[in-house]
Amino acid sequence: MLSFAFNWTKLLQRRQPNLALLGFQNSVRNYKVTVVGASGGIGQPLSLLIKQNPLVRELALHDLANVAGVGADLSHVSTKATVESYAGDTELMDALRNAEVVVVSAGLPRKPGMTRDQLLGANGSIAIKVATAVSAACPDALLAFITNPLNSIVPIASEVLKAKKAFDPNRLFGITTLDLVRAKTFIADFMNINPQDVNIPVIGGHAGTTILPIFSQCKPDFQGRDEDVKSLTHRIQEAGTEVVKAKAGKGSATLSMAFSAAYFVNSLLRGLNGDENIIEYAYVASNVTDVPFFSTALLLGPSGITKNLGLPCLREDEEEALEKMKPVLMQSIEAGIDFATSILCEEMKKAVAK
Ligand SMILES: NC(=O)c1ccc[n+]([C@@H]2O[C@H](COP(=O)([O-])OP(=O)(O)OC[C@H]3O[C@@H](n4cnc5c(N)ncnc54)[C@H](O)[C@@H]3O)[C@@H](O)[C@H]2O)c1
Ligand SMILES: O=C(O)C[C@H](O)C(=O)O
Repeated sequence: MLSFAFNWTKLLQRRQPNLALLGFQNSVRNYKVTVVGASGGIGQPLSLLIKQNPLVRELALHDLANVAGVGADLSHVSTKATVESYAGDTELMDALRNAEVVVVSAGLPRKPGMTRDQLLGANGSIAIKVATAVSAACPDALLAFITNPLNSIVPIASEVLKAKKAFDPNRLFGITTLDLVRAKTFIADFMNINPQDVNIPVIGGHAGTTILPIFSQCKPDFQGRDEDVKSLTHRIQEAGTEVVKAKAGKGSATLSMAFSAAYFVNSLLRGLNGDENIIEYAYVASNVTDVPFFSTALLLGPSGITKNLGLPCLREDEEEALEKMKPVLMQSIEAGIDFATSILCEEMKKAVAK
């Protein structure tokens, strides 16, 4: 779980027990991955990282514009994945057809002073478009969103997939890996150790206080005072805003997000490939708490989520933080569901009127 050194050679050399049973001894399967939003700030470095993944057979890049150039550039990288570019709404279905994993970074980023929730109007429509196309072109794909406001976008996509009779809660994800990456980095910095040696659960959602790092379960044990836990928790919760401010109107986190999403996509692919003990945190449909979407540790496998591993043990202050965050998270979930319902109703009215 979350050891962030990509060791592709080791991955390739690894014996694949499940595949061996199928007669594919010492080989790995190869997958098609589609990146929607591929020419954006996250999309480009993410596509470069995915292009280097030996589990990828085909990398489909989709964006509204400027994607042919990104595709031509990336296609010269000497790794086995082939690259295809698709531009505009009319080519979205082609980009998605036969994809096993779809990762979506399409959408506006925040500007200084904005909350993620303020992106709902613009980015909610994109989530509806992509989820609709996925339901028709590749309903069995694992669909992973990066687009904000993540706390609302995943509920929106789930409403669309339900309406299209293509919802499988084990195949829909909101990528929260960046929160874990940041937690590891900031804690390692504080304790003067290697970030790769830090493991800490980060649960909930992906905005402000809904991002809840569980210091009581930090490994190695967190060495600091209560004030340090408070200030590091605040920094992890507000790290996105730290980057938005530093970029001063030129977008939000892109490189650390690409790193995090590439890591998450690799874990999805390893799960599909039959690798064992693949555990990642992600924001998914959940009955772990009374909030219907929540991020906890997930065991990944050949059909997406094999098992939700539930809440970690919580200290009293962490229990309190969880209770406080639930209504905040619930508000964003309801906003997403309302948004999706109103658009879906409009669509149905139009279809009836035709
Ligand atoms: N989950 C997280 O932890 C996390 C972290 C960072 C950023 N984000 C979010 O990721 C999103 C993208 O950020 P970015 O910095 O890459 O933004 P960006 O503006 O640089 O790129 C977005 C890309 O999406 C494309 N796009 C817009 N509508 C599209 C559509 N209908 N179909 C296909 N492509 C479309 C744009 O053309 C652009 O290339 C934002 O919503 C941001 O808030 C999430
Ligand atoms: O903060 C943002 O708007 C982008 C992203 O959600 C982040 O956490 O960096």
